[in-house]
Amino acid sequence: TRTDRGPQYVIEALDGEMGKDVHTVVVPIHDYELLVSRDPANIQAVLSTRSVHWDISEHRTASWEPMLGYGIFTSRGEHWKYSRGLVRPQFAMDQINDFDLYERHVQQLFAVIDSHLTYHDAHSEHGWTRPFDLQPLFYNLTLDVMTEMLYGYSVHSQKPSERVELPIVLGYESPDRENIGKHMDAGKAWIETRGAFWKYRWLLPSKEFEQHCAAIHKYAEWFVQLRLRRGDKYLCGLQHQSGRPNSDRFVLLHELAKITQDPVELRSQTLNVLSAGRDTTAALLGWIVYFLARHPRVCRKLRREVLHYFGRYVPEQPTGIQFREVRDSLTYMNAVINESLRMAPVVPLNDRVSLQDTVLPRGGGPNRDQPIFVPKGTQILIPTYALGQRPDIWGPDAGEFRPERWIDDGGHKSGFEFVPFGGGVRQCLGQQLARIKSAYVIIRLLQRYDRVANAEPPEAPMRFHHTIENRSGGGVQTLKGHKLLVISPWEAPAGLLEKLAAAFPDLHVVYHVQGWTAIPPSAADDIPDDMWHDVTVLMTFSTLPTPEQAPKLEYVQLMSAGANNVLDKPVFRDTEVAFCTANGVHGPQISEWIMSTYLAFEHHLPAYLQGQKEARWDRKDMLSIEDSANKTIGILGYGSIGRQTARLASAMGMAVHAYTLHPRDTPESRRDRSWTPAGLGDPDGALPAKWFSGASAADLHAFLASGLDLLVVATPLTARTQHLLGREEFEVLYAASSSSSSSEIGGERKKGRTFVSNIARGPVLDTDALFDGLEGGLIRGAALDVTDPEPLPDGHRLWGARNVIITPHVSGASTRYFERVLAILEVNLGRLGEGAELVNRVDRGRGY
Ligand code: HEM
Repeated sequence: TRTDRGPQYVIEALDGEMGKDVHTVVVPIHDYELLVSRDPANIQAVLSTRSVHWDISEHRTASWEPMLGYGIFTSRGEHWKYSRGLVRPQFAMDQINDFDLYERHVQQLFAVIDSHLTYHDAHSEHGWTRPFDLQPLFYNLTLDVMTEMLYGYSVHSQKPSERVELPIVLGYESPDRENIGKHMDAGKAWIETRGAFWKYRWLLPSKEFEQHCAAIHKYAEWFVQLRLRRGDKYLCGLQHQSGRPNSDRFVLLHELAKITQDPVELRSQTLNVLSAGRDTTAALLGWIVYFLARHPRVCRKLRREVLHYFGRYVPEQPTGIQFREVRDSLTYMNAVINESLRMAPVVPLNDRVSLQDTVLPRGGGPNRDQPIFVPKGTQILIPTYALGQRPDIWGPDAGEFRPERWIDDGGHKSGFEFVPFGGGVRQCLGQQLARIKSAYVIIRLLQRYDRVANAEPPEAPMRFHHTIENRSGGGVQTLKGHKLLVISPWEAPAGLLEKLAAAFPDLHVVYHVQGWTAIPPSAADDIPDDMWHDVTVLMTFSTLPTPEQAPKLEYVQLMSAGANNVLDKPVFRDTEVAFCTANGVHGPQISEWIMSTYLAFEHHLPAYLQGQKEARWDRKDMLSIEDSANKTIGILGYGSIGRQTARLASAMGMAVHAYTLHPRDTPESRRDRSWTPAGLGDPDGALPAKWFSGASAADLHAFLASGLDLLVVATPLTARTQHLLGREEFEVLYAASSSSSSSEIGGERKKGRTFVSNIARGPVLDTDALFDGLEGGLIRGAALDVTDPEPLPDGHRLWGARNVIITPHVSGASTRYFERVLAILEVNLGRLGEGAELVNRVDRGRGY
């Protein structure tokens, strides 16, 4: 089609005109009929069980033969059998295992990528490249590798200065190594145009096509002649010996010439393999990067696997990459390759023609499950791409790129549902080579570059081409280091930048002091655009860029424990940027605030302080002092603050009741997944004597009715927790109090038992209900570090409420605050580099 979406068009036509559950159809085209089948049973019959009834079409032969000659890929019948017998033994495992060869060419790829780096200053090792297209670079890479494997002499399209001088072969001009790639690309474009004209291709002018074909033939012929003249000594003259004798090296031409001396045969077979192997692998690499750039999660996970086995890139060191590990251990890499081939099979359409009357097992009868008769001479189109998109085979998310389906879903499809390399008698000979080579290149890229980004508009459609090309890759970028911007109300603590630089040599840190007054509202405006534009990591309280200002942003480390300030910001709402809270930095100081206000209240400290001010020796009712032993603390929201509070309360002899929204029935689910300072908190969730959970009012009331002496409100503020505690809840607390022993300080009021401590956010409590609860004695007292409204205005009646301690949102303050946020940042920078999950990551669904 005009939009390069031919393979997609086949699906759209099948689904649209015939229905999603019709998999085999006959399509009239010009003066013949084309059978199209995306049914694995039929594909198996054609490629494998009844393959003797089928062969590749003359159309394929006629299209490709002028360029490649008759070889394994273009020939039919007996000649194909002969070709396969000739070429097949050359693909034994140990011949595709030449990592030294791959490495030399990958180094040249790196040099080209690095030439796109733009970030030049003292940290010139870091920074984004300009947007550029990796796809053509992969075509050069595979051309260089394949020409070296096939002929022994790489064309070095990536680094022409590496080309060695060739000897003279009398009667033959030196091959045009510089332009061979261009001739192949142009020749292929002609094949495509001629293919569209089908049997009327003779109508097209063909001179230009012939010139490209002649240049390609001349190129291969030269090596054939050199091999025929040099005989067994051919290998001696090869370039680049990689620590082993040239006589051990595998060169296809050399091996084939031991079997046949026919120059045309040698030229054709090597060109057939060159064409089959170069473009396919380059396109696969292009598609893998295409998906990684659009799926940062997958990219991070894959990088984690790569770094786990092979570590980061170390220049000029042996790679230590073992063939067996690449083949057998990289589970996720294999899943990514399979998933890329499923979503974008680089040979998206295959075909055959029937050599005799035959049958296919499925597609006939009213239910389309009966065999169908196929007359001799019928062409069948096998739309590999459409096969990979069938929801009944791959699940309802067949349209999504999800490598996990190859691991989690028991998903390995070994049958004819997944045939990117064909199947049966003509199955691809280069499958292992392609997989290993692609994995190797991706491993090296991920070791060296931290990430890859999409530089195309996100809505750009996938574009395919049936002559093995990824037409979609309009631009990707790679990045070597991270740029961290810290926006802080404090000057950088002494030694901070040095410490970060020592821990992360690739990190470029920019420190920007922004006064408290700017927070909130978040004033991003006083940060210049050129400071934003290449930031990948941001540490901030609430100053945030727009997605356009910081297009490379990947991770935001908030300096607050709550994320409620960012939930409505486009950079949070509309992007995949990871936001992490400072959850965990508050545990020590806030739990101390909770216990100190509670104890102050129980021990009448406010009254005694007042007495001290007035120089009064005035004892309160000594019998009303309650200590904490055997009391019960209820912690609403058992996060890092709650857990550290539980630790203190346990030490004082209190029983802990925890409440969480989601049930924590297993030891695993009780663990604390957020960052916790060493030795503090309750990492295993082992302290609570009772654990309550649930989203309903009844669930919450069961917790409140469990006999709480101290209720700590430590839940994040979300739509769900707004006014979570209102009149009804105070009544429930009171009802539970009256059924057990309680004491109170006030006069004739009700005798509520529970002291409420709010360190979360003001609106979690209904202020009016709280006031009435205090005044009416439903609760024993309250300590409030947060209020609603906040700041609490002059004259607000809560100031004067009975038994209340109010502080102006200070419980989180500590001299150790910044140090702890930095500890989280350090953990996460390490994880980011390894592609691991970040700690304290805000869940976009839950909002905390
Ligand atoms: C991602 C990479 C590759 C893919 C997706 C791929 C796909 C295919 C497919 C679908 C066929 C079967 C065509 C048919 O049924 O008529 C095929 C055949 C073939 N492939 Fe590959 N291929 C890849 C890489 C390679 C490489 C690297 C080589 C060699 C260096 C290679 C060599 C061949 C050969 C020689 C055939 C012809 C087999 C025959 O007709 O008997 N392929 N390939």
